[in-house]
Amino acid sequence: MARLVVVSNRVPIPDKDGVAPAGGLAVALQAALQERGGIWMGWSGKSSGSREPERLSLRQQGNITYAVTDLTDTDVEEYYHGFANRVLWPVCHYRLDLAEYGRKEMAGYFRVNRFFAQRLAPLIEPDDVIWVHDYHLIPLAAELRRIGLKNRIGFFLHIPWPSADVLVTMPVHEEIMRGLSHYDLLGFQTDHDLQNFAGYLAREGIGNDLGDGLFDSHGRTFKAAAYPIGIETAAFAELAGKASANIMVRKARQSVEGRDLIIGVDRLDYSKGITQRLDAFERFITNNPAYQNKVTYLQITPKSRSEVPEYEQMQRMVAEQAGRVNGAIGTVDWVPIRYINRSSSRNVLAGLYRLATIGFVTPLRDGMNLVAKEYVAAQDPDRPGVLVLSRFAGAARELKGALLVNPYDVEGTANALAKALTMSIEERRERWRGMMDHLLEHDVSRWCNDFLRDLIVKTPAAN
Ligand SMILES: O=P(O)(O)OC[C@H]1O[C@H](O[C@H]2O[C@H](CO)[C@@H](O)[C@H](O)[C@H]2O)[C@H](O)[C@@H](O)[C@@H]1O
Ligand SMILES: O=c1ccn([C@@H]2O[C@H](COP(=O)(O)OP(=O)(O)O)[C@@H](O)[C@H]2O)c(=O)[nH]1
Repeated sequence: MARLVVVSNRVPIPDKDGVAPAGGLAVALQAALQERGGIWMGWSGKSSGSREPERLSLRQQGNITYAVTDLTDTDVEEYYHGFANRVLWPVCHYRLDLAEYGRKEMAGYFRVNRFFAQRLAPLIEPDDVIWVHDYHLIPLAAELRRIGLKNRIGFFLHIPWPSADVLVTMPVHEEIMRGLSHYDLLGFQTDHDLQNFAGYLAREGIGNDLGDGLFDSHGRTFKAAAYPIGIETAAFAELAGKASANIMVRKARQSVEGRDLIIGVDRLDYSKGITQRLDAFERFITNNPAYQNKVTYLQITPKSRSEVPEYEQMQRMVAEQAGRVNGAIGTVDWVPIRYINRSSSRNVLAGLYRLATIGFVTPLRDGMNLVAKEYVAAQDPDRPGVLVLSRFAGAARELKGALLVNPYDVEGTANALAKALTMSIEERRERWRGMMDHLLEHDVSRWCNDFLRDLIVKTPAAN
């Protein structure tokens, strides 16, 4: 069995006791790495100041070698805060108004990818299979090929891939697309992302759809397909079943005092539609005053990428809006919105999801949105809650039992909350059962196995 090499911007390194961070993606990839033996390489998340780090820092854990590198201050600024999170992220999430194109940042992004390739290449053996993750590392395969590597290299994009009209606004779109053609397998979250990718090749006349998932572009033939990422469904359901004993979850249950709980869980990110969601909740109460003091909306929103100016501004905007809505619709004995800026553990989240009558997941654009899937997996089969889900989350392509909403339509989203709260228990069970069966079948292990199967098996037309 070929050895596996995973490369991602962040690496879930085990702590000094060997305990790895929890989370579906980390667990699934670690399982695949343990089975085959391999390397997980990426950024340490730390800066080395002005000096370029000389070597990778290695840590062995069973069959897995974790290999991480620090980056200089300039590299972090230009590659991570700059091009990855101020160009690729907003463009792929259709926020052209927020994209900041700087030549320096673009050069920094390509430079760091070259640096990653130079550090990784000496560790690679001829039969290794390499799996690169996400938008931070699109040019990595091209850089590895430049060094002479002939290995199978796959790429999975965790975020949306935009339509050609949007992508061509990015000054280096040709370079980015050329970078993608150096992989043997491209994985997208949904069929829509795949269609957008194929649409760009056709529109710009730089590639062909050869059928059977094969494409050619820039003189290379590769496969591209949708592999919707899943969660550890069965394990998460079990965790939620036990989480009611957790002290935080017990306190939360006591404090909602029999009201219906609506829960939102998102990194503080403009793609998540949090301000529109607060508006929709306010509109729901204004339109349905009978629900005053009958519902509590809990919004858990850990800070994210705070060094990026747009994220810093978001922090202020969301906090102000939560305060404003509470002021507008709250009463002396009822605080409608509980807004929390800290991260919660998976255990506590699982218990809170199960406690909530509504999972309120309304991103303006999202690659997948694992919170939507976790909310479904956490429900009590006898009394499941209702998922109110944005049609613009990748998860909406699969979770057909959700109440799908357009998050830009405040009135429509408010109406969905009313519908969810009055839905019969029979309909709730039926909608939930369909979604849960799908999630059990399409869990994160299946996602991982499907991608690796297609990456390892050479297609007849492959290079
Ligand atoms: O590493 P950060 O900059 O702190 O950001 C956290 C992660 O956010 C993004 O998540 C995406 O992947 C999820 C799993 O496939 C998907 O459900 C979600 O829709 C995406 O937004 C990002 O893509 C990751 O690389 C970041 O680590
Ligand atoms: O306080 C928190 C908030 C979120 N999460 C987890 O972070 C992930 C968020 O993934 P999602 O795909 O929804 O969005 P992303 O943040 O990756 O864009 C989910 O597994 C959540 O359970 C967490 O562990 N604690």
